[in-house]
Amino acid sequence: MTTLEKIGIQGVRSYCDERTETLEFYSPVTIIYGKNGSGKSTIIECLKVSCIGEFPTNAEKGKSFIHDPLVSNKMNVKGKIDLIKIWLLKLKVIKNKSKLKKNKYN
Ligand SMILES: Nc1ncnc2c1ncn2[C@@H]1O[C@H](COP(=O)(O)OP(=O)(O)OP(=O)(O)O)[C@@H](O)[C@H]1O
Repeated sequence: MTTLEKIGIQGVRSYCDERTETLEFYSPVTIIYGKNGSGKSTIIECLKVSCIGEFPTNAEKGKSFIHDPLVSNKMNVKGKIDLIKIWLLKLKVIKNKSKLKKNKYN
């Protein structure tokens, strides 16, 4: 059995590429709340990308999933998702790292 420890998100949708936002998960549940558009669904989508490598259906194979360079007035934006899972039975720490990249013109 694995449990989710924490996730770091940078350069994905409304999460800018200049710092990593880290979210810790708690037992038995973690409640994610916030205003509309604050990025709740993005956290869930990042978990999906990190765990099964699947982007949201409307994300053009990940292109529109990356923080829009026009929003930050940049040429390129790099995104990353770092997920730390703990495999309880074998006491093993699994780190999933997903790197994403987008430039202003694609
Ligand atoms: N590629 C992108 N670059 C920058 N910002 C983006 C990008 N794609 C979406 N956004 C912004 O991300 C926000 C949507 O994030 P998300 O859907 O995770 O929010 P939410 O908290 O789940 O909202 P709701 O409660 O309305 O479902 C919106 O503010 C949207 O403008």
